[in-house]
Amino acid sequence: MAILETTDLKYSYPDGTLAIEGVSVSIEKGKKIAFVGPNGSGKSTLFLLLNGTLEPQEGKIIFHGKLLLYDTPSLRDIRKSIGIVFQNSDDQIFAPTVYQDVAFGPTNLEMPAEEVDAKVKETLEYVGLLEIKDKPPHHLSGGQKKRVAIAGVVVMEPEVIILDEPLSNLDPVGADEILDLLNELNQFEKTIVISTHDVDFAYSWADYIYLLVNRKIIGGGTPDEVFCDPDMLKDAGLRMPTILEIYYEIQKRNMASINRVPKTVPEIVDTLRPPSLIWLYVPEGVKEGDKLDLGLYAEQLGEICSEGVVDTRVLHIHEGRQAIVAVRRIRAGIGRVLIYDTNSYKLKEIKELFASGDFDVVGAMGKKTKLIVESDNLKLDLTVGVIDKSILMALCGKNVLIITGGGMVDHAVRRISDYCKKSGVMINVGVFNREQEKIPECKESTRVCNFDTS
Ligand SMILES: Nc1ncnc2c1ncn2[C@@H]1O[C@H](COP(=O)(O)OP(=O)(O)OP(=O)(O)O)[C@@H](O)[C@H]1O
Repeated sequence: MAILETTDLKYSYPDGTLAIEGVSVSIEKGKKIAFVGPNGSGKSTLFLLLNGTLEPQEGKIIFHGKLLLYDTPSLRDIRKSIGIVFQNSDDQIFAPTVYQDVAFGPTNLEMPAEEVDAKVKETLEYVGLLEIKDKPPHHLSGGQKKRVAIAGVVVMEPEVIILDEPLSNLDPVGADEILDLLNELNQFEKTIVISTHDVDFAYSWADYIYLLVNRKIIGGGTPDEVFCDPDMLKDAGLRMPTILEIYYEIQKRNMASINRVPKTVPEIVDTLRPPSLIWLYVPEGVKEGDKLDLGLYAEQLGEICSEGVVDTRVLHIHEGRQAIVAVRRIRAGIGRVLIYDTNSYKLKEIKELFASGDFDVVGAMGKKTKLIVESDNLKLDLTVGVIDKSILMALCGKNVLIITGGGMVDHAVRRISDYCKKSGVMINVGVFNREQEKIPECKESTRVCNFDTS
């Protein structure tokens, strides 16, 4: 269902610069939508049109099926429902303290003071800023400022959150934390719209992509549709996402074992076909047809990849005892993933899980969770790209504990279950202290999730 639609929007700035022309888009409820395009293509202008900050000279905006009128009540309504986070946080943050900045919107809505206080504190805790609520925003890092700006929008409980270049100028950890936050908000059914030049991010993150070039939408579709179309990419002046480029090179060399276009690192690893024939020098006495014990070599292979070498047969022995050996592999044991929900965090429980020795790797997602874990001096192995890395670890037989909270718990279960469904590999995933039947993904796919938390 489209929550917001535009038809043939045209907008020129007062100085006569034509910024948007003939733009028709449809924003579906609950989706993650990316507008990708070069500098100056009109993304920021379009975003300001989408929440009524700018009024188009031509075309119309339909919000919840109703034509947007530019009178005060309609504008108040659409700006409450569609929040914008600007590219430059300094354009958005102006109050003397973090708390006051986030409180600005709800206070303007004339909410009772206690309600404002409760909402602001809840939001600041959610984005991991409660401890610095009294700091002046201009003393904060770029990542913290971005979270203040996001908090100022989230506190208004909008249906759609638009973020102009949300990851620009952030370090990898800061970018990953913002990404976690966006995924979590989306898990809570918020529609998320972003702009970006980053094709790798758009490809792996979005449900739907619009290409905006020279003021116009030149194409749209799912990430596969858009990024697998070389003509569309050429017209947009964009490059192919790195994962796709690697995949096509693997495919050209006839090394791809499956014809499924990968989106993530675990998926691209799955496409690689391990060699089924190897050359080896074999000792005197070994004959064609013999089975070989690969000894240390087999152990090394078992250690570095998720497949275990189990069966070998000498096919042919050349002069100098160089042999062609057929290798048949089966997967080594696959690890499991347990997710601990910090919404019911108990240090004693976490310490027991750490002390149990059951987990080879521990990761945490979300700023709030990381702050809790850091303050309790717990050592983390994974803090960036936690879900994909956990999948890769599990494929190598390691047991992983992911500590996270709120919507990220279901998001992580969904991502791992999606991987399992696509790859056919079964990773046991469970949520600590939650019955298996109450994990939404597991109801659909009990084969994937039969984790025993006892
Ligand atoms: N306030 C303004 N007055 C006049 N022209 C403007 C104004 N803001 C933007 N423009 C022009 O409108 C066009 C579209 O700009 P816009 O900022 O919407 O593009 P963008 O895709 O968001 O760019 P970027 O990726 O660099 O942020 C550009 O030619 C820009 O110079």
